[in-house]
Amino acid sequence: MQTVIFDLDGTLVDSAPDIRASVNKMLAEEGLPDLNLPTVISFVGNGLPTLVRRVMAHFSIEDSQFSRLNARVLAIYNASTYEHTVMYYGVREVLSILHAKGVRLGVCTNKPEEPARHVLDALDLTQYFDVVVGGDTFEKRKPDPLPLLKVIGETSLSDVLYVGDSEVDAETARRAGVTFALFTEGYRKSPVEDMPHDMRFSEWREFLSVVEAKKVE
Ligand SMILES: O=C(O)COP(=O)(O)O
Ligand SMILES: [Mg+2]
Repeated sequence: MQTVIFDLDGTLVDSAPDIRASVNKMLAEEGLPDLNLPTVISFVGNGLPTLVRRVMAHFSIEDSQFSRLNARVLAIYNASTYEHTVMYYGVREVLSILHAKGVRLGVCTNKPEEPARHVLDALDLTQYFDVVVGGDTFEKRKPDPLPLLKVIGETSLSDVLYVGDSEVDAETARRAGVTFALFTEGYRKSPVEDMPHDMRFSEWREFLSVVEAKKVE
């Protein structure tokens, strides 16, 4: 593989606790009760605007409030210190090995680009990536293949691997025509068998051998 592109939330980082904290801060300002972690996780995957719409539907909040509440959650999240966001065990080792081998690394997430960069900075991961694309970088977001194809650029599709945790990622890879590795311990909602994938792994320390085994098959 010449290029490996990673999803962010639920793949490289367990970011849901801080997403939840930002949503709950907005809800408190609106006089509404907290959401628990599994509920917030079930709303993650299609980008922040969709998450806010799902929160609004949960509380039957009128559509007219969308712009205000979306801006508020983004502002709270951007200002947060991401103290509850952690890398999955083994991620840094994989990134540093691939980086040292000269593999081109990228991030293609539906998280807005600004907080995506903040999170990578906060965890000292920015150094590994040549390119970072968020849900608001282009006019379309995953599962549209456009952002992934933009990250891939001139590289031949057969030399690219996309790594993600969700139904959205699996569909994006399929529509882009790119090999897909599924991290099974992120924020997926469906059984693994229902999610198209070329390879899968449940621990980052297995990742390189899973990719290697698939190559020789
Ligand atoms: O922000 C989201 O909804 C999901 O982000 P992800 O694409 O990095 O999983
Ligand atoms: Mg994800």
